[in-house]
Amino acid sequence: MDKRIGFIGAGQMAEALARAFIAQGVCRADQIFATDVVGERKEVFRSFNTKPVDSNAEVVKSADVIFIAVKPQYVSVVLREVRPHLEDRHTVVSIAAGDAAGDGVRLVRVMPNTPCLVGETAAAMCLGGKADDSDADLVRRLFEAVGKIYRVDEKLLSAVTGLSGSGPAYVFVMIEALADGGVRAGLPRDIAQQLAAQTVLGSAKMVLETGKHPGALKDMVTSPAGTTIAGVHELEKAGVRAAFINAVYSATQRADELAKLGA
Ligand SMILES: NC(=O)C1=CN([C@@H]2O[C@H](COP(=O)(O)OP(=O)(O)OC[C@H]3O[C@@H](n4cnc5c(N)ncnc54)[C@H](OP(=O)(O)O)[C@@H]3O)[C@@H](O)[C@H]2O)C=CC1
Ligand SMILES: O=C(O)[C@@H]1CCC=N1
Repeated sequence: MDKRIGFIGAGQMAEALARAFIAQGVCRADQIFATDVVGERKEVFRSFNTKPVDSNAEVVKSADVIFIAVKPQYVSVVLREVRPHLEDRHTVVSIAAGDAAGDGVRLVRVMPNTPCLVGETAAAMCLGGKADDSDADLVRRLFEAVGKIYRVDEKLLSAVTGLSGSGPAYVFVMIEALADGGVRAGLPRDIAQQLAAQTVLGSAKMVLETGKHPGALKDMVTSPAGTTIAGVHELEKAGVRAAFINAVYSATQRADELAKLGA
């Protein structure tokens, strides 16, 4: 792709996306420009050969696609600051877990997640401001290079944040805990962690590739009076389903709160 990509805010998610775009051949490192109020973050970006610049305005001048990757409460400040420098050639992508009033700006809101680093992001987007289908196509091409992207109504973006934006953290907690269980049962830590992660990967692939209901796939594993139902019974006693539902719902509510802070 011949687009130059800019990041305002060079934190964790910006770094994950920048590294992913380079790894997947979306652009070269020297086509990525980034700035941050924290000097160390610019040095991190310099370390993988992207171009740190000194101001948000300079990012806008240097790039065609501008990612706003600051915390939600700073998005409106950043947009106000860069708006005078924006031209019609610019597509602005806000990845913040919060609203961005994009009047007069080609603004696309995207909620990505960190597995973009391995080409497996689960992202969703909606159009704001004066963004049109050409902006949607551009953003779709960027994100399809690093995983999957779905279009949703703007009012659902907080729910996306609660599920897939924050979701990698829930899965990492789960993998760590499964590995702990293996260690508790006598497995060496490294093997336990590999087995736990590969089990999550394989199970996710089965859901996506067979299209079967996860309950039906669970039933395939669960022999009568066997080991699995003993384990599943423990999960149900601990309220694991409610815990996951509550985690997604609580994170969604927090995304709504953060959206109000940024407005
Ligand atoms: N981390 C994740 O997995 C995901 C994050 N997001 C969203 O991405 C955004 C960034 O998150 P994350 O990368 O985790 O956060 P980070 O805190 O790691 O990165 C944000 C960076 O932007 C800097 N910053 C703040 N204000 C400005 C400014 N005016 N100009 C330039 N830089 C600025 C911050 O500095 P300082 O710390 O001093 O404020 C910080 O270094 C958030 O809105 C979040 O909702 C979305 C999906 C997933
Ligand atoms: O924790 C957060 O607020 C951000 C948004 C989604 C993932 N990380």
